Amino acid sequence: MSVPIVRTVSELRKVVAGWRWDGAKVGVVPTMGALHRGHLSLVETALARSDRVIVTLFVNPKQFNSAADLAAYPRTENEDAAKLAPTGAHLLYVPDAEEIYPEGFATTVSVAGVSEGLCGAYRPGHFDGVATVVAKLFLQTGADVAFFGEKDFQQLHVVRRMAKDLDIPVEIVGCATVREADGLALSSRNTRLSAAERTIAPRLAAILFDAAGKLSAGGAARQVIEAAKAAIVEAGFHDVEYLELRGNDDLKPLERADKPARLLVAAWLGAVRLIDNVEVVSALPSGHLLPP
Ligand SMILES: Nc1ncnc2c1ncn2[C@@H]1O[C@H](COP(=O)(O)OP(=O)(O)OP(=O)(O)O)[C@@H](O)[C@H]1O
Ligand SMILES: CC(C)(CO)[C@@H](O)C(=O)[O-]
Ligand code: BAL
Repeated sequence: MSVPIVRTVSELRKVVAGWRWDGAKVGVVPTMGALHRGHLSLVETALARSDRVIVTLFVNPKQFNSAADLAAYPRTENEDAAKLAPTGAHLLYVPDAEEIYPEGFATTVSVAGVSEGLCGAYRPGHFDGVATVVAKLFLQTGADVAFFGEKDFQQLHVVRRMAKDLDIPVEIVGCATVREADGLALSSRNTRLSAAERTIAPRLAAILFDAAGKLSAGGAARQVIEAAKAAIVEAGFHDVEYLELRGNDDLKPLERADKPARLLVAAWLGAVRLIDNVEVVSALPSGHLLPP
């Protein structure tokens, strides 16, 4: 069975009002389309945790800080609808740009703190664009619960902060990163890798997991990270934008994994920017002091 598609807020609200009348818990999975198993895993989790699931598909121009990246972003609505059909998702919301940003639109939602550094430092305006569109999608769908991938870990934090600060009554659920068998995190942008680059790409995850292991064993961030950055360049990536150890719950910089931590990376392979992150489970008791 195909998934019904709506394209306007008024159609969307009518459907959701009917569901609410029946007392349904409504989940939303925001996406930019070009769906892969990562997205489908969010839909599966959403179906398990809500009664009705809306998938949104909108390639949000405001979060692209490069015109070339926006132009190259895959647009595959028919294939996406076909992939969603067997999942049991209840509605696909595909607004056009006018529906989200009508003439005269002048509001930006900007989240300080967690938006700064990491991807925020290299994609100016990106998280303003994400926070603005996600706030709109929450308000348009009126969802009770929303599902985001940990692959975009900083985005997950930005969205959590935004919903809390704006008193939007939506629960934010983070979902584990889905990977290829060789470890590469699934991403729509992987389709832009050449065959040769695709063989190099999984090295990023391998080096990241190796460094996380060393950090969880008590290694100092600076040394472990410098060695891992060199290994990433050695593997064939040409620009490591960041490789940083941050608090898992607050994204604040850490010198050691002496509390729940995340190791996050962004690096370029040819013309493709890949990001990844991994939880660092510390073997150290909190506050444990190691020799420098
Ligand atoms: N490999 C993955 N595992 C789990 N969730 C994912 C994965 N890839 C993307 N997601 C999540 O799917 C949602 C929509 O992401 P998006 O449409 O940007 O896809 P994407 O593959 O991340 O594309 P790109 O990184 O090229 O923009 C986000 O919450 C994102 O974190
Ligand atoms: C959350 C999102 C759909 C907002 O455009 C996008 O940033 C994405 O796909 O991760
Ligand atoms: N997956 C996050 C959306 C973006 O890269 O623009």
